[in-house]
Amino acid sequence: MPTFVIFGASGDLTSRKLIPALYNLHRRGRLPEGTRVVGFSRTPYEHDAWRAELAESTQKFVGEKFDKGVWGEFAKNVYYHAGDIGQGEDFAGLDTFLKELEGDASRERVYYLSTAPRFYGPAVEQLGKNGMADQSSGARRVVIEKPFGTDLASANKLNEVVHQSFDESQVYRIDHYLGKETVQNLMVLRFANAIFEPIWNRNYIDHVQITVAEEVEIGSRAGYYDTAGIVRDMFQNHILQLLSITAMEAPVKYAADPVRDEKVKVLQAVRCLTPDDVKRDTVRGQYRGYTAEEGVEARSRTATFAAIKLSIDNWRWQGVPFYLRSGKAMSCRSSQIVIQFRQPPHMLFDTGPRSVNESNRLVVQVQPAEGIQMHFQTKVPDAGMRMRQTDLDFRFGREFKGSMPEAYERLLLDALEGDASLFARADEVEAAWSICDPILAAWAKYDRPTLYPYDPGLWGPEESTEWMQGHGREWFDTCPVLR
Ligand SMILES: NC(=O)C1=CN([C@@H]2O[C@H](COP(=O)(O)OP(=O)(O)OC[C@H]3O[C@@H](n4cnc5c(N)ncnc54)[C@H](OP(=O)(O)O)[C@@H]3O)[C@@H](O)[C@H]2O)C=CC1
Ligand SMILES: O=C1O[C@H](COP(=O)(O)O)[C@@H](O)[C@H](O)[C@H]1O
Repeated sequence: MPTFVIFGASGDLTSRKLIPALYNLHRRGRLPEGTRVVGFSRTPYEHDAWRAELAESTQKFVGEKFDKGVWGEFAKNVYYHAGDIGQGEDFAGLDTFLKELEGDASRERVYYLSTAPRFYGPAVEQLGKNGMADQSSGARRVVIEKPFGTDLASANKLNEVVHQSFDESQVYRIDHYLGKETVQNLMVLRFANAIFEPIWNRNYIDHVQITVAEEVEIGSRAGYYDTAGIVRDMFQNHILQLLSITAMEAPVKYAADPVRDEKVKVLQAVRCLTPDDVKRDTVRGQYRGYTAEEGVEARSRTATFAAIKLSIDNWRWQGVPFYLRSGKAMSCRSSQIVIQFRQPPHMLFDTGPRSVNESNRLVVQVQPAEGIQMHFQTKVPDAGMRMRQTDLDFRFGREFKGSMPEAYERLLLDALEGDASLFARADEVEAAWSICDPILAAWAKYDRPTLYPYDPGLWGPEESTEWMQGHGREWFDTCPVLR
């Protein structure tokens, strides 16, 4: 019977993602029997008051999956303990409360840090000081939310603080993209099929595009976003995770360390950009209207869009550019990985103006139209040897309509079960910062390349399209059709 302790219990993430995920796991019979959930933050709730507030928010966020009876069963194991992370004695009080709850039963605990990042260090320190990381009476794991540091130096320092209280095997740095079914499926696609691996390299692939486009603007998160910007918010974590899974070698087995070893090797092989590379190989954008958002500096130079070309210096990927881009306020919500294959060495057929001559493309649709498409040439019937582009289209939604689990469901369950395969390791996070730091430093120091404005509802600034054309390539700008 594990206990799931949430620091930051009264916050947005808890009500919007964590509790709905735990409720859904319980509803689907996946939550370990008798799992207790304990909330910790300063707001002085009684247990029932917190349960009532969570019932309302969970109903809102899970919609028709909310069942009063099932909720009632789940809520019986939900508790609240008020306290302040800044007060050491509040941890001792929490520990006493947890021990009373646990009694003689198993004392496995997962501590989930869903607080502002400045509290990650103090919270792990206090857990250590109060003996709450000690595993003699059951496993102790700590899940740490993003952002993990704001640059390499701060991530390094935070890792040191964490390791003073917890062994690395107890630490789960969450990146919710790894909980997405399609991201995990990318590993299955690559390593459970024999047909892709032989062509997954520089001999057959021209380039790779990874796009994470969001239609939404920054909403109410200006305070955080204006200091973070797109590289810290999306590239350092989610996009580099997508890159490393796309580019990694096959791990010796599917287990936390072999998988993470291979991902780290890819990140370490990414060529660091010099200031000149940054000017040439990155595009920065800011959507029009950003500086008028409440809480944003009127003269803010924060990028809300970036396109970045990276190279991976290893045998598999030498000479294959990886074009990465992400932005707020773009045309549509679309996260996809495009593997663009080379042209056949010699074309036999009609390549005239009425014939479409595109090279093969494998598109992994991460969201929202989760699936995979293979684009290839076929003949236009009764038109000589004219060609057209067609596709094989696999959609998860056709078979699993409405039953695809939320990313947090998978990740919370893995943390409860002690499987860290889908969590970032210390060296992985640091390797990702080593890639981002030179870009951020060059942008800040030289204010180059230009921060281009773009209208909301486009694919970022038009300079991004021109930049890609300058590289002899085109972005695959397609909004997914949901069907
Ligand atoms: N919200 C989201 O969608 C996402 C959030 N994250 C990350 O998750 C974390 C939490 O985000 P979010 O829920 O949005 O943040 P909120 O600001 O909504 O919540 C912060 C929580 O921390 C508690 N808190 C603040 N100070 C203390 C203290 N001294 N002692 C104990 N508790 C304290 C607050 O409660 P009280 O005031 O009652 O103490 C509140 O419960 C952040 O690190 C964020 O980067 C990551 C991805 C997405
Ligand atoms: O971590 C974050 O991710 C979201 C995008 O997540 P998604 O699952 O909706 O694709 C992003 O909006 C947010 O800015 C960022 O902090």
